[in-house]
Amino acid sequence: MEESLNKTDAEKTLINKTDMEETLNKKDEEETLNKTDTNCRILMVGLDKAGKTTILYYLKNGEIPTTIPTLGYNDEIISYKNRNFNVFDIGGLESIRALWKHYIFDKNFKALIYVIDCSEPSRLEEAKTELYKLLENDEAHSWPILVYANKQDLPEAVSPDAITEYFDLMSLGSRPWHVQPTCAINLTGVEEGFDWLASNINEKNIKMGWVLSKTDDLKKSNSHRTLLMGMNAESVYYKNLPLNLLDLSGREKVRPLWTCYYYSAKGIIYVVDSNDSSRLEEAKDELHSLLRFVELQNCPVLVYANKQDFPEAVSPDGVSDALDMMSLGSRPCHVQGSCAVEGIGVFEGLDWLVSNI
Ligand SMILES: Nc1nc2c(ncn2[C@@H]2O[C@H](COP(=O)(O)OP(=O)(O)OP(=O)(O)O)[C@@H](O)[C@H]2O)c(=O)[nH]1
Ligand SMILES: [Mg+2]
Repeated sequence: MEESLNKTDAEKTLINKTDMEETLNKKDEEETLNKTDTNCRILMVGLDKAGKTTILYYLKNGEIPTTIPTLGYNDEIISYKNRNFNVFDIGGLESIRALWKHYIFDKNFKALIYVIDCSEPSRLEEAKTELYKLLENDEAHSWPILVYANKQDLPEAVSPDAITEYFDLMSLGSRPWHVQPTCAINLTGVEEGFDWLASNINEKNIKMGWVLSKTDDLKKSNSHRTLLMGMNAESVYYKNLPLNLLDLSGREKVRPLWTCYYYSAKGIIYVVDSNDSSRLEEAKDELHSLLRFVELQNCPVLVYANKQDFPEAVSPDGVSDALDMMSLGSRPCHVQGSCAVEGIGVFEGLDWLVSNI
Protein backbone atom coordinates (compact mmCIF):
# COMPACT_ATOMS: atom_id res chain seq x y z
CA MET A 1 0.00 0.00 0.00
CA GLU A 2 2.96 2.30 0.63
CA GLU A 3 3.55 2.67 -3.05
CA SER A 4 -0.06 3.40 -3.59
CA LEU A 5 0.22 6.55 -1.55
CA ASN A 6 2.05 8.05 -4.48
CA LYS A 7 -0.59 9.79 -6.48
CA THR A 8 -0.73 9.36 -10.21
CA ASP A 9 -0.28 12.46 -12.31
CA ALA A 10 -3.96 12.56 -13.02
CA GLU A 11 -4.96 12.29 -9.42
CA LYS A 12 -2.36 14.86 -8.32
CA THR A 13 -3.67 17.26 -10.81
CA LEU A 14 -7.22 16.67 -9.76
CA ILE A 15 -6.36 17.52 -6.19
CA ASN A 16 -3.79 20.25 -6.81
CA LYS A 17 -5.43 22.14 -9.62
CA THR A 18 -5.66 25.81 -8.84
CA ASP A 19 -9.31 26.01 -9.75
CA MET A 20 -10.06 23.26 -7.34
CA GLU A 21 -8.07 24.94 -4.61
CA GLU A 22 -10.23 27.97 -5.07
CA THR A 23 -13.24 25.85 -4.41
CA LEU A 24 -11.81 24.66 -1.12
CA ASN A 25 -13.31 26.63 1.66
CA LYS A 26 -10.01 27.52 3.31
CA LYS A 27 -11.57 29.75 5.88
CA ASP A 28 -13.79 26.96 6.97
CA GLU A 29 -10.78 24.67 7.32
CA GLU A 30 -8.88 27.18 9.39
CA GLU A 31 -11.82 27.73 11.65
CA THR A 32 -12.22 24.03 12.08
CA LEU A 33 -8.53 23.71 12.81
CA ASN A 34 -8.78 26.29 15.53
CA LYS A 35 -11.79 24.63 17.01
CA THR A 36 -10.24 21.21 16.89
CA ASP A 37 -8.46 20.05 19.96
CA THR A 38 -6.50 16.90 19.28
CA ASN A 39 -7.54 14.37 16.73
CA CYS A 40 -5.73 11.24 15.99
CA ARG A 41 -6.32 7.97 14.22
CA ILE A 42 -6.01 4.72 16.07
CA LEU A 43 -5.94 1.33 14.42
CA MET A 44 -7.84 -1.38 16.26
CA VAL A 45 -7.28 -4.92 15.05
CA GLY A 46 -7.26 -8.47 16.33
CA LEU A 47 -8.63 -11.82 15.24
CA ASP A 48 -12.28 -12.18 14.38
CA LYS A 49 -14.68 -12.31 17.33
CA ALA A 50 -12.08 -10.81 19.67
CA GLY A 51 -14.49 -8.04 20.67
CA LYS A 52 -13.25 -5.02 18.69
CA THR A 53 -16.58 -3.76 17.49
CA THR A 54 -18.09 -4.28 20.91
CA ILE A 55 -15.31 -2.13 22.38
CA LEU A 56 -15.61 0.53 19.70
CA TYR A 57 -19.31 1.08 20.17
CA TYR A 58 -19.07 0.86 23.91
CA LEU A 59 -16.51 3.67 23.78
CA LYS A 60 -18.66 5.60 21.35
CA ASN A 61 -22.09 5.20 22.88
CA GLY A 62 -21.53 3.90 26.39
CA GLU A 63 -23.66 0.86 25.56
CA ILE A 64 -22.93 -2.68 24.54
CA PRO A 65 -23.90 -3.20 20.91
CA THR A 66 -25.14 -6.31 19.20
CA THR A 67 -22.49 -7.08 16.62
CA ILE A 68 -22.05 -9.08 13.47
CA PRO A 69 -18.67 -9.95 11.95
CA THR A 70 -17.13 -6.82 10.46
CA LEU A 71 -16.53 -7.38 6.77
CA GLY A 72 -14.76 -4.09 6.15
CA TYR A 73 -14.17 -1.62 8.89
CA ASN A 74 -15.96 0.73 11.27
CA ASP A 75 -14.53 4.14 11.99
CA GLU A 76 -15.83 6.40 14.70
CA ILE A 77 -14.79 9.58 16.38
CA ILE A 78 -14.46 8.87 20.07
CA SER A 79 -14.56 11.96 22.23
CA TYR A 80 -12.71 11.10 25.35
CA LYS A 81 -11.71 13.54 28.08
CA ASN A 82 -12.01 16.52 25.73
CA ARG A 83 -9.99 14.96 22.99
CA ASN A 84 -11.10 13.36 19.77
CA PHE A 85 -9.79 10.05 18.58
CA ASN A 86 -10.71 8.49 15.29
CA VAL A 87 -10.75 4.77 15.96
CA PHE A 88 -10.71 2.36 13.00
CA ASP A 89 -11.96 -1.11 13.84
CA ILE A 90 -10.92 -3.41 11.01
CA GLY A 91 -12.54 -6.80 10.58
CA GLY A 92 -10.47 -9.69 11.86
CA LEU A 93 -11.68 -12.50 9.61
CA GLU A 94 -8.78 -14.20 7.90
CA SER A 95 -9.95 -13.17 4.46
CA ILE A 96 -9.70 -9.49 5.27
CA ARG A 97 -6.67 -9.38 7.56
CA ALA A 98 -4.59 -8.27 4.59
CA LEU A 99 -6.30 -4.92 5.07
CA TRP A 100 -4.69 -4.28 8.42
CA LYS A 101 -1.29 -3.61 6.97
CA HIS A 102 -2.66 -1.04 4.62
CA TYR A 103 -3.49 1.33 7.47
CA ILE A 104 0.04 1.16 8.84
CA PHE A 105 1.19 3.25 5.92
CA ASP A 106 -1.26 6.00 6.62
CA LYS A 107 0.78 8.59 8.48
CA ASN A 108 -2.27 9.75 10.36
CA PHE A 109 -2.41 6.61 12.43
CA LYS A 110 -0.65 7.08 15.74
CA ALA A 111 -1.40 4.05 17.85
CA LEU A 112 -2.50 0.45 17.83
CA ILE A 113 -5.14 -1.29 19.87
CA TYR A 114 -4.80 -5.05 19.66
CA VAL A 115 -7.78 -6.99 20.97
CA ILE A 116 -7.31 -10.59 22.07
CA ASP A 117 -10.00 -13.09 22.92
CA CYS A 118 -8.35 -14.60 26.00
CA SER A 119 -11.02 -17.29 26.27
CA GLU A 120 -9.62 -19.07 23.23
CA PRO A 121 -6.13 -20.24 24.15
CA SER A 122 -5.98 -22.32 20.97
CA ARG A 123 -6.01 -19.12 18.89
CA LEU A 124 -3.34 -17.24 20.77
CA GLU A 125 -0.57 -18.41 18.47
CA GLU A 126 -2.48 -17.13 15.45
CA ALA A 127 -3.14 -13.82 17.22
CA LYS A 128 0.54 -13.48 18.06
CA THR A 129 1.64 -14.20 14.51
CA GLU A 130 -0.73 -11.58 13.14
CA LEU A 131 0.42 -8.98 15.66
CA TYR A 132 4.07 -9.43 14.79
CA LYS A 133 3.33 -9.39 11.07
CA LEU A 134 1.90 -5.96 11.58
CA LEU A 135 4.70 -4.75 13.79
CA GLU A 136 7.42 -5.71 11.38
CA ASN A 137 6.51 -2.62 9.37
CA ASP A 138 8.80 0.29 10.17
CA GLU A 139 5.94 2.74 9.98
CA ALA A 140 4.42 1.32 13.14
CA HIS A 141 7.62 1.31 15.16
CA SER A 142 6.90 4.32 17.27
CA TRP A 143 3.26 3.51 17.95
CA PRO A 144 2.13 2.86 21.47
CA ILE A 145 0.31 -0.46 21.69
CA LEU A 146 -2.66 -1.08 23.88
CA VAL A 147 -3.50 -4.75 24.20
CA TYR A 148 -6.98 -5.47 25.38
CA ALA A 149 -6.87 -8.90 27.00
CA ASN A 150 -10.57 -9.34 26.47
CA LYS A 151 -13.25 -11.80 27.63
CA GLN A 152 -11.79 -12.06 31.13
CA ASP A 153 -15.27 -12.95 32.34
CA LEU A 154 -15.05 -16.38 30.75
CA PRO A 155 -13.71 -19.15 32.98
CA GLU A 156 -11.05 -20.38 30.58
CA ALA A 157 -9.64 -16.89 29.99
CA VAL A 158 -5.86 -16.59 29.96
CA SER A 159 -4.66 -13.97 32.44
CA PRO A 160 -3.16 -10.62 31.36
CA ASP A 161 0.22 -11.67 32.76
CA ALA A 162 0.16 -14.86 30.74
CA ILE A 163 -0.74 -12.81 27.66
CA THR A 164 2.24 -10.52 28.25
CA GLU A 165 4.48 -13.50 28.42
CA TYR A 166 2.93 -15.45 25.57
CA PHE A 167 3.03 -12.46 23.24
CA ASP A 168 6.58 -11.76 24.28
CA LEU A 169 5.70 -8.12 24.80
CA MET A 170 8.84 -7.48 26.82
CA SER A 171 10.71 -7.89 23.54
CA LEU A 172 9.10 -4.71 22.22
CA GLY A 173 11.78 -2.69 23.97
CA SER A 174 11.23 0.97 24.70
CA ARG A 175 8.00 1.33 22.74
CA PRO A 176 5.09 2.07 25.08
CA TRP A 177 2.79 -0.90 25.49
CA HIS A 178 0.18 -1.87 28.01
CA VAL A 179 -1.92 -4.96 28.60
CA GLN A 180 -5.36 -4.13 29.88
CA PRO A 181 -7.66 -6.90 31.15
CA THR A 182 -11.16 -6.28 29.88
CA CYS A 183 -14.57 -7.73 29.78
CA ALA A 184 -16.14 -5.63 27.08
CA ILE A 185 -19.66 -6.89 27.63
CA ASN A 186 -19.54 -6.00 31.32
CA LEU A 187 -18.01 -2.59 30.67
CA THR A 188 -14.91 -3.53 32.60
CA GLY A 189 -11.42 -2.24 31.81
CA VAL A 190 -12.13 -0.62 28.45
CA GLU A 191 -11.91 2.96 29.66
CA GLU A 192 -8.87 2.31 31.80
CA GLY A 193 -7.10 1.03 28.73
CA PHE A 194 -8.12 4.03 26.71
CA ASP A 195 -6.87 6.29 29.47
CA TRP A 196 -3.46 4.75 29.15
CA LEU A 197 -3.51 5.08 25.39
CA ALA A 198 -4.64 8.69 25.44
CA SER A 199 -1.72 9.65 27.62
CA ASN A 200 0.77 7.81 25.42
CA ILE A 201 -0.13 9.16 22.01
CA ASN A 202 2.02 11.87 20.64
CA GLU A 203 0.21 15.14 20.09
CA LYS A 204 1.41 16.17 16.68
CA ASN A 205 -1.80 15.63 14.83
CA ILE A 206 -2.88 19.11 13.97
CA LYS A 207 -3.25 18.72 10.22
CA MET A 208 -5.15 15.54 10.87
CA GLY A 209 -7.33 17.50 13.18
CA TRP A 210 -9.00 19.51 10.51
CA VAL A 211 -9.26 16.71 8.05
CA LEU A 212 -11.08 14.59 10.56
CA SER A 213 -13.39 17.20 11.85
CA LYS A 214 -14.16 18.34 8.36
CA THR A 215 -15.02 14.83 7.40
CA ASP A 216 -17.21 14.66 10.43
CA ASP A 217 -18.90 17.93 9.51
CA LEU A 218 -19.43 16.62 6.04
CA LYS A 219 -21.05 13.53 7.38
CA LYS A 220 -23.38 15.68 9.42
CA SER A 221 -24.26 17.77 6.42
CA ASN A 222 -25.31 14.84 4.28
CA SER A 223 -22.05 14.90 2.46
CA HIS A 224 -21.45 12.94 -0.65
CA ARG A 225 -18.67 10.47 -0.69
CA THR A 226 -17.13 9.90 -4.03
CA LEU A 227 -14.98 6.95 -4.77
CA LEU A 228 -11.76 7.66 -6.63
CA MET A 229 -9.22 5.12 -7.60
CA GLY A 230 -3.98 5.02 -2.92
CA MET A 231 -5.64 5.97 -0.07
CA ASN A 232 -5.63 9.69 -0.16
CA ALA A 233 -8.68 11.23 1.38
CA GLU A 234 -9.47 14.87 0.73
CA SER A 235 -12.54 16.84 1.55
CA VAL A 236 -13.28 19.52 -1.00
CA TYR A 237 -16.14 21.76 -1.93
CA TYR A 238 -17.06 21.80 -5.56
CA LYS A 239 -19.84 24.12 -6.58
CA ASN A 240 -20.98 24.28 -2.98
CA LEU A 241 -21.27 20.55 -2.76
CA PRO A 242 -19.06 18.98 -0.10
CA LEU A 243 -17.22 16.03 -1.61
CA ASN A 244 -15.19 13.59 0.40
CA LEU A 245 -12.87 12.19 -2.23
CA LEU A 246 -11.25 8.86 -1.52
CA ASP A 247 -8.43 8.18 -3.90
CA LEU A 248 -7.82 4.44 -3.95
CA SER A 249 -4.77 2.98 -5.60
CA GLY A 250 -5.30 0.91 -8.69
CA ARG A 251 -2.33 -1.36 -8.03
CA GLU A 252 -3.44 -4.89 -8.41
CA LYS A 253 -2.43 -6.03 -4.96
CA VAL A 254 -4.47 -3.34 -3.28
CA ARG A 255 -7.55 -3.53 -5.45
CA PRO A 256 -9.30 -5.82 -2.95
CA LEU A 257 -9.24 -2.83 -0.58
CA TRP A 258 -11.66 -0.95 -2.73
CA THR A 259 -14.53 -2.97 -1.33
CA CYS A 260 -14.06 -1.40 2.11
CA TYR A 261 -15.15 1.94 0.83
CA TYR A 262 -18.19 0.98 -1.15
CA TYR A 263 -20.76 1.25 1.56
CA SER A 264 -20.67 5.02 1.74
CA ALA A 265 -19.88 5.90 -1.86
CA LYS A 266 -22.31 8.09 -3.74
CA GLY A 267 -20.43 8.21 -7.01
CA ILE A 268 -17.55 6.52 -8.77
CA ILE A 269 -14.70 8.14 -10.64
CA TYR A 270 -12.83 5.57 -12.65
CA VAL A 271 -9.60 6.76 -14.24
CA VAL A 272 -8.34 4.98 -17.33
CA ASP A 273 -4.98 5.44 -18.99
CA SER A 274 -6.14 5.88 -22.59
CA ASN A 275 -2.58 5.72 -23.79
CA ASP A 276 -2.17 2.11 -22.68
CA SER A 277 -4.61 0.24 -24.87
CA SER A 278 -3.11 -3.08 -23.81
CA ARG A 279 -4.68 -2.63 -20.36
CA LEU A 280 -8.15 -1.55 -21.35
CA GLU A 281 -9.41 -5.11 -21.17
CA GLU A 282 -8.17 -5.36 -17.57
CA ALA A 283 -9.67 -1.96 -16.82
CA LYS A 284 -13.00 -3.17 -18.20
CA ASP A 285 -12.99 -6.33 -16.09
CA GLU A 286 -12.19 -4.40 -12.92
CA LEU A 287 -14.85 -1.81 -13.62
CA HIS A 288 -17.53 -4.40 -14.25
CA SER A 289 -16.63 -6.42 -11.18
CA LEU A 290 -16.73 -3.18 -9.16
CA LEU A 291 -20.16 -2.35 -10.44
CA ARG A 292 -21.55 -5.72 -9.47
CA PHE A 293 -21.41 -4.72 -5.79
CA VAL A 294 -24.84 -4.00 -4.50
CA GLU A 295 -23.53 -1.08 -2.41
CA LEU A 296 -22.61 0.69 -5.61
CA GLN A 297 -25.72 -0.01 -7.61
CA ASN A 298 -27.04 3.53 -7.44
CA CYS A 299 -23.75 5.27 -8.05
CA PRO A 300 -23.25 7.22 -11.25
CA VAL A 301 -19.99 6.39 -12.98
CA LEU A 302 -17.65 9.00 -14.32
CA VAL A 303 -14.84 7.56 -16.42
CA TYR A 304 -11.89 9.78 -17.14
CA ALA A 305 -10.39 8.66 -20.44
CA ASN A 306 -7.16 10.22 -19.33
CA LYS A 307 -3.86 11.06 -21.04
CA GLN A 308 -5.63 12.32 -24.14
CA ASP A 309 -2.54 14.43 -24.84
CA PHE A 310 -0.72 11.39 -26.17
CA PRO A 311 -1.03 11.02 -29.95
CA GLU A 312 -1.80 7.32 -29.70
CA ALA A 313 -4.39 7.73 -26.97
CA VAL A 314 -7.66 5.85 -27.47
CA SER A 315 -10.46 8.38 -27.93
CA PRO A 316 -13.20 8.74 -25.28
CA ASP A 317 -15.60 6.89 -27.59
CA GLY A 318 -13.04 4.18 -28.04
CA VAL A 319 -12.62 3.92 -24.28
CA SER A 320 -16.38 3.77 -23.88
CA ASP A 321 -16.50 0.83 -26.30
CA ALA A 322 -13.49 -0.88 -24.76
CA LEU A 323 -15.11 -0.68 -21.32
CA ASP A 324 -18.42 -1.83 -22.75
CA MET A 325 -20.22 1.06 -21.12
CA MET A 326 -23.33 0.40 -23.20
CA SER A 327 -23.93 -2.75 -21.22
CA LEU A 328 -24.42 -0.74 -18.04
CA GLY A 329 -28.04 -0.06 -18.90
CA SER A 330 -29.80 2.78 -17.23
CA ARG A 331 -27.09 3.65 -14.72
CA PRO A 332 -25.87 7.21 -15.35
CA CYS A 333 -22.44 6.92 -16.96
CA HIS A 334 -20.20 9.40 -18.65
CA VAL A 335 -16.84 9.04 -20.33
CA GLN A 336 -14.89 12.27 -20.16
CA GLY A 337 -11.74 12.77 -22.19
CA SER A 338 -9.11 14.36 -19.99
CA CYS A 339 -5.53 15.38 -19.81
CA ALA A 340 -5.07 15.72 -16.10
CA VAL A 341 -1.55 17.17 -16.25
CA GLU A 342 -2.93 20.12 -18.17
CA GLY A 343 -6.21 20.22 -16.30
CA ILE A 344 -8.21 19.55 -19.44
CA GLY A 345 -11.57 17.89 -19.01
CA VAL A 346 -11.23 17.28 -15.28
CA PHE A 347 -13.78 19.84 -14.19
CA GLU A 348 -16.17 19.06 -17.01
CA GLY A 349 -16.21 15.52 -15.68
CA LEU A 350 -16.81 16.66 -12.12
CA ASP A 351 -19.61 18.90 -13.33
CA TRP A 352 -21.32 15.92 -14.83
CA LEU A 353 -20.81 13.85 -11.70
CA VAL A 354 -22.06 16.49 -9.31
CA SER A 355 -25.22 16.92 -11.31
CA ASN A 356 -25.82 13.18 -11.32
CA ILE A 357 -25.23 12.40 -7.66
N1 LIG B 1 -18.16 -13.15 27.11
C1 LIG B 1 -17.71 -12.09 26.44
N2 LIG B 1 -18.10 -11.91 25.18
C2 LIG B 1 -17.64 -10.83 24.52
C3 LIG B 1 -16.75 -9.89 25.10
N3 LIG B 1 -16.48 -8.94 24.20
C4 LIG B 1 -17.15 -9.26 23.09
N4 LIG B 1 -17.86 -10.38 23.28
C5 LIG B 1 -18.72 -11.07 22.31
O1 LIG B 1 -17.87 -11.62 21.29
C6 LIG B 1 -18.57 -11.62 20.03
C7 LIG B 1 -17.73 -10.96 18.97
O2 LIG B 1 -17.59 -9.58 19.30
P1 LIG B 1 -17.28 -8.49 18.17
O3 LIG B 1 -17.12 -7.20 18.87
O4 LIG B 1 -18.24 -8.57 17.09
O5 LIG B 1 -15.87 -9.05 17.64
P2 LIG B 1 -14.91 -8.41 16.53
O6 LIG B 1 -13.52 -8.45 17.09
O7 LIG B 1 -15.41 -7.09 16.11
O8 LIG B 1 -15.02 -9.48 15.37
P3 LIG B 1 -14.80 -9.27 13.79
O9 LIG B 1 -15.65 -8.14 13.37
O10 LIG B 1 -15.21 -10.56 13.18
O11 LIG B 1 -13.34 -9.01 13.56
C8 LIG B 1 -19.89 -10.88 20.29
O12 LIG B 1 -20.87 -11.85 20.46
C9 LIG B 1 -19.66 -10.13 21.58
O13 LIG B 1 -20.83 -9.91 22.34
C10 LIG B 1 -16.34 -10.13 26.46
O14 LIG B 1 -15.56 -9.40 27.07
N5 LIG B 1 -16.86 -11.25 27.05
MG1 LIG C 1 -16.14 -6.40 14.30
